[in-house]
Amino acid sequence: MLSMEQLSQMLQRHLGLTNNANELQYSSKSKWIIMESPLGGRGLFATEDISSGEVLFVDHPLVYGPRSGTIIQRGCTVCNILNTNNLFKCYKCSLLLCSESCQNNSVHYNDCRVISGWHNKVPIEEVDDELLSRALTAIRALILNEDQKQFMTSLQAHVLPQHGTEIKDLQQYFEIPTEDEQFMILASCVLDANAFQIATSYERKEMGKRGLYPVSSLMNHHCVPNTRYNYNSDLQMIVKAVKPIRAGSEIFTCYTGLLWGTPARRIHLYKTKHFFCKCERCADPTERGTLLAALKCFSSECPGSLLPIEPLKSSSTWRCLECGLRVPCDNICTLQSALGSLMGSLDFGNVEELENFFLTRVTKYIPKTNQIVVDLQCRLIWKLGEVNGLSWHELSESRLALKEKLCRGTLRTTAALGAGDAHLRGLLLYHLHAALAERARRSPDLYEELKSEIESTIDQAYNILQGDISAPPDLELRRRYLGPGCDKSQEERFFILDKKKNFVTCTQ
Ligand SMILES: C[S@@+](CC[C@H](N)C(=O)[O-])C[C@H]1O[C@@H](n2cnc3c(N)ncnc32)[C@H](O)[C@@H]1O
Repeated sequence: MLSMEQLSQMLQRHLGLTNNANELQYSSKSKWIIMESPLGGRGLFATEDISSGEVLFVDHPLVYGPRSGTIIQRGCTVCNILNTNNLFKCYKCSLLLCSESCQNNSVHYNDCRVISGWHNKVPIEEVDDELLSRALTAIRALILNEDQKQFMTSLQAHVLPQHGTEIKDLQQYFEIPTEDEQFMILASCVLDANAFQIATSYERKEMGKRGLYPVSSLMNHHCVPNTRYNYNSDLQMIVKAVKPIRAGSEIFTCYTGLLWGTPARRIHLYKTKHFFCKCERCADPTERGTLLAALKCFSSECPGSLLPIEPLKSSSTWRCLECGLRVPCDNICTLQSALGSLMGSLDFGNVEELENFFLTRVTKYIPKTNQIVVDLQCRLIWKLGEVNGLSWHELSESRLALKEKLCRGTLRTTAALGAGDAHLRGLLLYHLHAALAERARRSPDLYEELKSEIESTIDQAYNILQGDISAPPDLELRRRYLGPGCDKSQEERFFILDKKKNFVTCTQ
């Protein structure tokens, strides 16, 4: 196990902040330091006052590859493209590839060298390619040098039977040297505890990737984090403050969805990261007044909402805020799992089905504040104006008004949580801007009235999302034409909305 000081040096070298192996001092560039966290284990702490939007650090992956979950979409193990027609198995190792150029790529050369070096117990073409994809990130850890392996294994790992199963399952296909197998199982435990899902380009369909970002992996979780992160096209992870961070404060990220209610966040954290969060948001039954976990009161005459009395206890009784009715935890769990199944039966690709479910069915059972409704709200926001058949020009007035209303409501929820300039806020502002701009395009007389909000929403969205590979491709163009300080005429400004598609194509 590395000491805190050795780990710090490794991290500094990993980031390229110091080349000198004997350099004990932090480079003056670091805005963070590793210390013991009051939450247990290590954490990152700010060494100076940080302002909102400031970059804390830029990390790059020690190792990356496909995600290990059992629900994996088949894709090329080099470029990650999902392409069911062109995919083929490498004749030496059985990894999935999409083209000759991916087969000749050095990434595949290294992967293939490791796997084809193992003696196969079945003909190679019979090896389960999905299992190989799921195990590939841990397999790639075998290629690291000794220093990097030591670095990797000094990160947190929860060595439990549910982690590393994808490596254990490889045994039916290969004879793997015990030392390699043990290392890969440990690597898998380290990845499960620390890896981040890597975002992909907007609208590009790719196999999900994860990466081990060593500095980022030292950030502990908070349900209202003080940072956000994004990725650039070089797989670098850029971590920025979403609100001012005082020197000496812990730097947090969020391991769950920001808009999930407390029971959902706590179960997820316990199952995947093996701890129960006890932050102020988790301890507050109303979650800062957002009521994200609330259910409708079981009394048919009462319009009130049920919430857990002691949210830090999973067995807590729930109580109605209005009439005081108490409901045992078991009844709540039954309702929650029924709601889960109902959601599981929805076709999220079908906007009409989503809209119908959102507008008429779901709020019969749960309050409008519940995370399920908020999740549906977001899904509708991302689609209205953006998908075929519901593009801006085809969108009815009522759907345009719905999009604007949903953006405003969800922005209010994120603000109530105190989420600062979170990535989600950037996306919501972008979509609100787009809805307002479309309204002004349809009724030019309204432009003067809407102008300042159109300008400020796109400007704020741009400041949050710029440089992010998953940002909408027309973000910068919209800011140039519809943001503050644009000297173009109103007609020209809206030309970008009329010709949006052509503009995006010719500026790419
Ligand atoms: C990515 S690591 C974070 C760094 C870790 N604390 C360390 O010492 O290396 C994730 C693990 O840290 C711990 N952790 C993170 N956030 C926590 C929190 N809010 N409360 C308790 N433990 C937490 C959990 O053990 C979790 O699985």
